[in-house]
Amino acid sequence: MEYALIVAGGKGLRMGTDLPKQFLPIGGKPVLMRTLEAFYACNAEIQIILVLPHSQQDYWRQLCKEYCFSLPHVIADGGETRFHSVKNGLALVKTPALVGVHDGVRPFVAREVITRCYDLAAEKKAVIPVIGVVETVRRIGGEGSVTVGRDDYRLVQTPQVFDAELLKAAYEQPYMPHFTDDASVVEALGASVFLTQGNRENIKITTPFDLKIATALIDSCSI
Ligand SMILES: Nc1ccn([C@@H]2O[C@H](COP(=O)(O)OP(=O)(O)OP(=O)(O)O)[C@@H](O)[C@H]2O)c(=O)n1
Ligand SMILES: C[C@](O)(CO)[C@H](O)COP(=O)(O)O
Repeated sequence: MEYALIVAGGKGLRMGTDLPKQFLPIGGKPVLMRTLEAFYACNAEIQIILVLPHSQQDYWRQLCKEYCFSLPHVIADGGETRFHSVKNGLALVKTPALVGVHDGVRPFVAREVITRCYDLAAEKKAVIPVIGVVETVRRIGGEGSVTVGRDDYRLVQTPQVFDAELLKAAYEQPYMPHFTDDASVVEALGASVFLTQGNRENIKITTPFDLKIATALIDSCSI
């Protein structure tokens, strides 16, 4: 059994729009619908769990009617942080299974990345997509700053795919502020995480600038 746990329980403060960013239309369709479609296109049997703030769930159902969006999915309540949102969604996961946790605001994840992450997770139990850093990186310290070797760093994307029992055990740990993704939660349990190549288009739509990039990506490719 494969699950996609799509988290869209955040506040979108950096986007700053009245309409939560996951509902903003790009190319005439809400971001979140594009994200769910990306997973369904890879596996029509996948079990999709969508995490949304309770206050936005009626609006989402209304949008689904408006756009005749009928991909099967169940809805869980968003939490105070991404960690708490993932934990709420995980409560609906039955084991044994693989669970891919994916940001609702990353609609441009490539099909081959999704497929590869799930395929590798069947063997490695914990797999995350990453991309290289293409600019020079500096570490800021008390006494100034210093260039660091960019080849030593990677930018982390989603979906982050795990053996469901491992992920559930990891999310039983108390919340820590450095849990900014699922890999950091699993690693805190002592497990290793396997890295695989992500795709550069797989941006997290976070700011108004990202929305411009997203619109350009829709216009320029067939994702
Ligand atoms: N309590 C939270 C916080 C975040 N997320 C989700 O985690 C993903 C990555 O978070 P980010 O893009 O940073 O979204 P927000 O937390 O909404 O943004 P901001 O920090 O600007 O408010 C998003 O799909 C977001 O909805 C979530 O499900 N529950
Ligand atoms: C999970 C994530 O998308 C990996 O890059 C990212 O850490 C989420 O960012 P946030 O701003 O902390 O929600």
